[in-house]
Amino acid sequence: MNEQDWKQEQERLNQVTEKLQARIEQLEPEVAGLRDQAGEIRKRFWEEVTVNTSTHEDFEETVQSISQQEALLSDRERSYRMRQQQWRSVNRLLPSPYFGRIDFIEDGLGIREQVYIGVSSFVDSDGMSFLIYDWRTPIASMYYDHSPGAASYDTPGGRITGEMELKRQYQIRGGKLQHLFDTSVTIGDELLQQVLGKGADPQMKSIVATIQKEQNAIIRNDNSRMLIVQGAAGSGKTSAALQRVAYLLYKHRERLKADQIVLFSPNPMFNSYVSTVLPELGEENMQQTTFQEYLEHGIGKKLKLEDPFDQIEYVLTEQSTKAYEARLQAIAYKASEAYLQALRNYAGWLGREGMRFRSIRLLDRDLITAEQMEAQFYGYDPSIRLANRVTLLQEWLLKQLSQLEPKEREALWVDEELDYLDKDQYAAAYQELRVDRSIFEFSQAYENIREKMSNKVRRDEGDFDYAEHEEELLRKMIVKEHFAPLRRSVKRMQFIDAEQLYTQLFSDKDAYMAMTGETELPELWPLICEQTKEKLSQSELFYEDATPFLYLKELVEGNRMSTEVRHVFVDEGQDYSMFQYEFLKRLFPRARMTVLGDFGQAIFTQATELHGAQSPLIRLYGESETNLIRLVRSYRSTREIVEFTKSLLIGAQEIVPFDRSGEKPLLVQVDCEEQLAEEIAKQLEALRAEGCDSIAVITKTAAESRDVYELLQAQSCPALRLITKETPTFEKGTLVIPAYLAKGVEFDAVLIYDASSKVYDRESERKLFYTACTRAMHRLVLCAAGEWTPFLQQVDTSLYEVKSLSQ
Ligand SMILES: Nc1ncnc2c1ncn2[C@@H]1O[C@H](COP(=O)(O)OP(=O)(O)OP(=O)(O)O)[C@@H](O)[C@H]1O
Repeated sequence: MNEQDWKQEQERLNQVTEKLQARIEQLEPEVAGLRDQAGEIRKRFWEEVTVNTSTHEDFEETVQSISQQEALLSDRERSYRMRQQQWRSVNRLLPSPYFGRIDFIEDGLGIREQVYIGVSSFVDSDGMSFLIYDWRTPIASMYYDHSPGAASYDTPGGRITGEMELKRQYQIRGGKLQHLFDTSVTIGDELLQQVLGKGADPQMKSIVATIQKEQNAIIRNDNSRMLIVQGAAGSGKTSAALQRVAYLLYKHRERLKADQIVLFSPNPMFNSYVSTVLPELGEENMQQTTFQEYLEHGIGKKLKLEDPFDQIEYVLTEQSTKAYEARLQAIAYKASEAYLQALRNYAGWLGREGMRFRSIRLLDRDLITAEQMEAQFYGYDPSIRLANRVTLLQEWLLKQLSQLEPKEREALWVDEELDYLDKDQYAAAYQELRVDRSIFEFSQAYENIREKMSNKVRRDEGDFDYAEHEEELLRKMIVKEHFAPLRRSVKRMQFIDAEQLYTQLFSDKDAYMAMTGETELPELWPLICEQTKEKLSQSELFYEDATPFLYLKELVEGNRMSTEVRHVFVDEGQDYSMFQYEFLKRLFPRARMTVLGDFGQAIFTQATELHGAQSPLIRLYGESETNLIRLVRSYRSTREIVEFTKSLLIGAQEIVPFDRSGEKPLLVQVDCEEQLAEEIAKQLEALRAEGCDSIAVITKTAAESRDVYELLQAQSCPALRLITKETPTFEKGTLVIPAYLAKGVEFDAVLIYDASSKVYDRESERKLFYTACTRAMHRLVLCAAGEWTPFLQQVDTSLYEVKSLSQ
């Protein structure tokens, strides 16, 4: 890069900055003016409108004047919002207007166009020349996809080809040019080096300036119904997903709104971690939720749901007994497509027999019995779909209630209630009666006029004595009060005994096979039945039962669908079962799905493999509608850490570290627990002294986290924070956190609390151990009291340093 280039770039930057400033100065009064105008119109809305309803013409005029005023107000508000958006976008550009440039000569045109790329577009005052192109414009895609030489990009009108003569990167801070790089192949390793070398942030950053080609393919993929991304730990899956949301919102801005996109994240803390990326790019956040939240919403408060964290805590901490084996088998079976099919068949069986209803009861007495409902239900034409028959039954029940209600008014219990109405209740009753009375009096007056006008005498006496009917009205009110919750519960389908319908499945093996057509069952089925029923009897559901329970409920009661949603993103996609995917597909019938995950981090028992011919996920929408992208380059950790962590996994040779070097992972071995806490405290101090601001002490389980937190506090470790599944936000500092909650996030340094064979001994825990180690960006320290876990014993000794304090 010569001095001349630098000077020219500096001059251009100055010019653009001036123009941005000028635009801000121009927009500021416009924004303020429009805001004031809209405010004024709103305030004086009724003053400007002439309201007169005396004649038909007056009435029409009034309506017209209101709608004119409304149109004026919404026009001002729209202009205000547009100007404000422009103002925000120019302000966002000001400190760093662009980060890249390509010079492109389109075939046949012979003109060299300089394309500067930033977080949004900026057009010169002539309204024609783009001083900055939004990174999401078609032409900007060349910046990510090509190196200098022949290049092309796709537009709605077809492919444009040409020659890219230059590709340049900028670092501009506070309006000052700090670095310039001309790049040839990938997007500036130098810039990426700098970005990745920095400390961890409590919130994720956008990566627009350094998006890599393979990530760009994910971001701009626009033709698959299902996009599956299998990517190594730290390969930028979450980052790419968020940039993809921004891209979709830009590309389809006329018809796609942020709330039509849903992201399922692994835990609430992760939600807060990623929540700043889109606003940083000038876009609104999509809807963010966890699958658990969704289940709780669907199942309601009557049943207490176990969450995936309690489930994994059980799997990791319990001893290997028969009951434990049964639970593991249950988790696997209840996550399978076979179980899904079994439930479908069960719904078919319920169409013929076995439905479970709850009687509708009033004051300890059956008003409509379950048997009556059953008779009514199975009396419907069996060719009508199950859920539709349930709707018919619901209508029938509401009708029955309407017929029963007047009959109840004369019942003995109403007399009793009348006697026992206290003062407040009377007051409330009279209040209501007064309203009734005024309605009554109004209708009385109306009837009188009608009578006079039509010259017809009313059929009734017209001399309704209100006082005489007071008691009757009170009775009516009392009964109505008791019937209202019954109606509500019918509308909410509570006459279906969903718990019993689910429990019934677990009575015995032969019955289950008969009801579901299932032929193969887990070996420990009787124990599985016992465990499931036991839990249900306490009004609780295991996590593995929650989705199937909701699925069955919907098969019977009818689907709840979200037809508004157009895109569903599932992060940490390996942690969802095929059962859950089928469920999501039904729930969002009009949405495209993007699933991002890493089978190497599949720590839950119900995990789904995402890639390869084995992946059942490809079947969800079919091969022709599915696209699979693999990311093998890992950006988060230093080369030394990636080389080490990838050797912990079996068959992970393909993972390629980004070339950023640091210290090798350090293995520290001590003799006993007491020494361990002491050593960790020392290591923490050393890491802080090195400048690591965010450090995680990662344990295997939540129970271990609690113990470690106390032990380290006893060592007087300063500013420690214990992270539990309830922790809502992610902050810098030193955290003690169980591995499964550290999923998706990253730290400057990671300390594995006890990497001994006492703690990590089951082969099934390998991926959990790997996940924990891959959270480290710059430093990884593993400590153990006693013998190392077998996962470490297989690692090549050249990949780490050792410090042994063991005798
Ligand atoms: N193109 C890029 N430019 C700059 N930084 C990047 C890029 N891609 C990824 N990173 C950084 O690498 C780190 C890991 O990214 P991210 O969390 O998106 O990966 P992931 O694949 O979701 O990881 P995991 O599966 O381990 O949770 C983040 O700090 C992210 O900013």
